Amino acid sequence: MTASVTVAVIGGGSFGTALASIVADNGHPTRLWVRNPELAEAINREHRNPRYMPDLQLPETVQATSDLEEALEGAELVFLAIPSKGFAQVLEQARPFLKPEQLLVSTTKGFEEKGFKLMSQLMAEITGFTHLGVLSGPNLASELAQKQLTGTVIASDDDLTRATVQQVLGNRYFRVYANTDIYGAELGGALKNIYAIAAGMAAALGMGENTRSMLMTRALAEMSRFAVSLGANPMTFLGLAGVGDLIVTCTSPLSRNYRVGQALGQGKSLDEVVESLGQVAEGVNTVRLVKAKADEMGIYMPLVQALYLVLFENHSPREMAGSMMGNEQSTDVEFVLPRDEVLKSAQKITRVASD
Ligand SMILES: NC(=O)C1=CN([C@@H]2O[C@H](COP(=O)(O)OP(=O)(O)OC[C@H]3O[C@@H](n4cnc5c(N)ncnc54)[C@H](OP(=O)(O)O)[C@@H]3O)[C@@H](O)[C@H]2O)C=CC1
Ligand SMILES: O=C(CO)COP(=O)(O)O
Repeated sequence: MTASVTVAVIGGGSFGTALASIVADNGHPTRLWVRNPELAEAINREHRNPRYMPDLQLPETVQATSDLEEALEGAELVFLAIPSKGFAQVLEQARPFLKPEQLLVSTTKGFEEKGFKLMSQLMAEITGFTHLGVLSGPNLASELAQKQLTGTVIASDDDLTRATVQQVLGNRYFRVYANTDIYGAELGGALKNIYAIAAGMAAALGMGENTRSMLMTRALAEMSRFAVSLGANPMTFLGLAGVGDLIVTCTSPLSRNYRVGQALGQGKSLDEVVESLGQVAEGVNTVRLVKAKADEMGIYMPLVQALYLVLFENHSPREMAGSMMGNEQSTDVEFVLPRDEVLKSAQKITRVASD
């Protein structure tokens, strides 16, 4: 592979547009696929994306197109930045134009409903290719667009994919760290959206920094419990794709998921909030899918359960927060002292006290 890498970004929403801007800024020929031909024309004419990122001036080397074949022809590296609900459909459409030597990297932070799959699993199933990866980290699109310093993770078990993405994206404002745990990085990015909604809600209810801190830490415990139950390695959650992304989305109103939580906390209805956002907030669907999976597998996820009741069964956020404070007081770090052992010893103490 030469120093200049031809890149296709499939999906010109907020993140795809910000990513295309970085790639082109680094001197690589960049195609940006959007499904709407008028938007593609506007991007090429104005060198900005008037629908999703009107304030970001794009390098002129970003070529937008609504033709998937044209976008993918000769691309060595392909980023897929489509929300999880449309991911499989777009990948199926792209499949006839993809070649096994191309590197495919998902930036999507969500699950496919059918079969509860992650995007890397869909990429493997639909293409059968080997150069697959996921990009995940504290990467709010609007901050990337302003070239605010940050880092991300390229997770892949393929050496070529990791090295190429580090070379193509890394620069003076964007650091790209490598990880071989694709599944862990992807789970971190998808799960943190749930807790960003809870954090936005807590802020709207006037809760303080102690509350936010407890929420984020218990979120990490809950995410880890879920990951372990699915056979994943929770250590990846200690990196940028886990705790890094959890912190930014649980603290910044620039996060759409956080803003959904804020609006719900202010008493707006879910339909109203989603409608007015005009962009994807993956966490809403993720709460529903993860709750169903946790129920099926018997995984204790009190934050997910409470959020599900608020989002889909009209429970009041304040009452849910109050009732959660009455849950059993369990173990802090479950990998040090497993939850079951804490509960068993608590039961023993209760028995001794009542004897
Ligand atoms: N924005 C961010 O800060 C970050 C986002 N991500 C993740 O990236 C993914 C994309 O998010 P983002 O760009 O922000 O989303 P946006 O809502 O900003 O944009 C969504 C884009 O996907 C397109 N799209 C949606 N559904 C389909 C479909 N069925 N077929 C074809 N195109 C479709 C939209 O096209 P149209 O306009 O025609 O509907 C639009 O271009 C999400 O999983 C998100 O979690 C990851 C890191 C940061
Ligand atoms: O994943 C993100 C930042 O890393 C973007 O978060 P939102 O989708 O909540 O805006």
